[in-house]
Amino acid sequence: MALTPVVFNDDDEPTQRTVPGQAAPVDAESYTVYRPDQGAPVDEPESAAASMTWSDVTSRTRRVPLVPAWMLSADTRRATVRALANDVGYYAAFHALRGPKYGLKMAFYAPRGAWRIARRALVWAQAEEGNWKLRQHAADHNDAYTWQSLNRTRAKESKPRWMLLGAAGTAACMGGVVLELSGAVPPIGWYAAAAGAVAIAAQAGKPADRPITDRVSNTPKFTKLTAEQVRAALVSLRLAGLTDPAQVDFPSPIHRDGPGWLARVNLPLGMEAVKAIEKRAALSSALRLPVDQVWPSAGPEHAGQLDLWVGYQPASKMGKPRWSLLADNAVTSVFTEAEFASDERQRPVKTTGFARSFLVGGQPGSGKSYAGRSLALAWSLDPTVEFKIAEFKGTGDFLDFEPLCSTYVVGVDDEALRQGGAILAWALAEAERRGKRILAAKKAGLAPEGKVTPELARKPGSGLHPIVIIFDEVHELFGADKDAADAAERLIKRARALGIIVVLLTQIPDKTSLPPNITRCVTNRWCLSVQGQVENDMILGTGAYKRGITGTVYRPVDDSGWGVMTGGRSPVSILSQYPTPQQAASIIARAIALRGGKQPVGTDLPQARDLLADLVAVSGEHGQHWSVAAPALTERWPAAYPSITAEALSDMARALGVPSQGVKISGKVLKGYRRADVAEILAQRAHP
Ligand SMILES: Nc1ncnc2c1ncn2[C@@H]1O[C@H](COP(=O)(O)OP(=O)(O)OP(=O)(O)O)[C@@H](O)[C@H]1O
Repeated sequence: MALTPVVFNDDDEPTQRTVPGQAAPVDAESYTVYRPDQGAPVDEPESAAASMTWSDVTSRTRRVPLVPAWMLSADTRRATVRALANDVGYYAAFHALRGPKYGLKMAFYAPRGAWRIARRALVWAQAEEGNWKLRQHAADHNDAYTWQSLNRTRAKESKPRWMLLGAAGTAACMGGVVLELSGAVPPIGWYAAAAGAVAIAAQAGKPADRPITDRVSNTPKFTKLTAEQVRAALVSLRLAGLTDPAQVDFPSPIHRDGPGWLARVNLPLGMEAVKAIEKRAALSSALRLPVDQVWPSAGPEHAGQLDLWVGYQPASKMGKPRWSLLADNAVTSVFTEAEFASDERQRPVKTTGFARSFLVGGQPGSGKSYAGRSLALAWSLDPTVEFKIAEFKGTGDFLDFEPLCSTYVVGVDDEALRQGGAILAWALAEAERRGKRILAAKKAGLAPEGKVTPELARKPGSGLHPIVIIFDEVHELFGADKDAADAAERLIKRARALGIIVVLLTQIPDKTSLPPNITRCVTNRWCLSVQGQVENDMILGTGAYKRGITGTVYRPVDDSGWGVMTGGRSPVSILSQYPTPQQAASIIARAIALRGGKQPVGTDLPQARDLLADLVAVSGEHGQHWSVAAPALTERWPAAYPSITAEALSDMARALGVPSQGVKISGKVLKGYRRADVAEILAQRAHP
């Protein structure tokens, strides 16, 4: 146990006696006691390393990939080559324009350079360099013997050099004559050789501080991200606790990653990466680079790890990678990954649709509708997909999808909102129907996991083809129809295995317009530009901001279409695909062609019904059992409640506040609802 010396004087009460042989007290009144250090050691003993297993040693998790990741994808290869070609083209054009000026300068410097080269060759052939000074020294000291010996050495060295020079000169002359006589070199070749010789001579003849070519840029050009730059930039953010560049640690070397550099940084202990991510503009200032060239994001290992990716060029100048789905023969399937976006390194970002649901949120103008469109366009090339789209902005952002939709609703009026509610009711009923179909398919051995399979989805008449339901500006629906949010939540939970893909787009993430339960059950959350932590976490989930997963880094207009998406292998910064109107039209034309030119015909949407009123309608005097009410509802309104089960009905009613309890009817006590409870909720709703 470690002991810490504590010096006491007479007023203090010593707690431990002096340890013999330790340092003496500082004066007569004082004496030393030794107090054990607080707490037990918490660091692993050094020997812990010895307990490493062979699998730890051979673990591949920390291995650097054999081939750099950017070389593996055609898109990142193309982006890198494009960035290099762009630079080369610029340099070539810059110098070509100044060609005449360079010609004059070279003509001026070349004679002097030719003379310098010839003189240097002669001095070399005479082997005088170094030797002359030593001979002079010997002469100054009357040392004839040394002088002669040095001269002999020089002469010996000089002879083969003269021979070499002579041979090279003769070979060059003779070679030139032979080439000229044989006509092997066209005139342009001689001009090129002469220009090359003049350039070499001019280079040798120019003053050391006068370059022949002009400087391409006066500002320091960004060519490489260095540790010093990163350290200085992070320290300049003035984050509490980060004052010394040495506190910034690099777990792996800074390296090229796609068309840019990646610096992975461990911030000081206890500091969260989000603090630096939030200060993207300050980082851009510190690095003296445009904001859209600097991409901080959370590192993969812990909350204090920062990935700082800096592009060779700003994203706005990099151009966009070509969308693979623009190819004339592109076809997708919701069961396999389809490209719908790209990341800052220009790598394609893909997702499957099956068993997924999507929530896209962001402030007005952040690019939500286009984000939704990029997903919809990707799945439109799966000919089995049926769309149901309701957009409550009322401006027809999805109008071109109408030919692919069995239901297309646009507007913010009561009728449009009613139809939105009806889509949800229909989808819930469809989920019930699909549940039964899958059960039957499972019994027949066609759905081993109790899920829709690609084969079942394709099978005509299976009733299990994928359905994509998109609600744009869904907060309008949730705000107007209190039951819609509950219905959407149930649908998202239920739809996963049933081939129904729900996509919600919203600009107002708060408790009423985006109930947290919905956020929780959505698989893929895509947060575009948002104003603050609250909105961010409403979309991405509590704690996302703190972990550095945040849409607050994106600027409202400049970064339209940029956002961060969770739900894949790891959170990624992505830019939605943004095809031109012609490209979008061509994808949709192909999608229509893939469907044989036919618009999907969906089941007519049922009138949106009021479940509470319907429960009263099928209730007895005091209430009803769920097991009786469910078939009664199906019988009276088959389109609205197709084969609803007692459990599903009880779930739906409880979501509306109707308690499920033992109800005695005709002497039998079974789970059901009391009529009085339903009436009370209806009365409260009428007079809130
Ligand atoms: N991926 C993208 N690349 C480039 N620009 C984009 C991209 N996505 C959207 N934009 C730009 O952002 C603008 C707004 O996009 P969009 O209409 O999708 O935003 P929104 O968030 O739905 O807006 P609102 O809330 O007002 O409906 C578009 O007109 C377009 O100019």
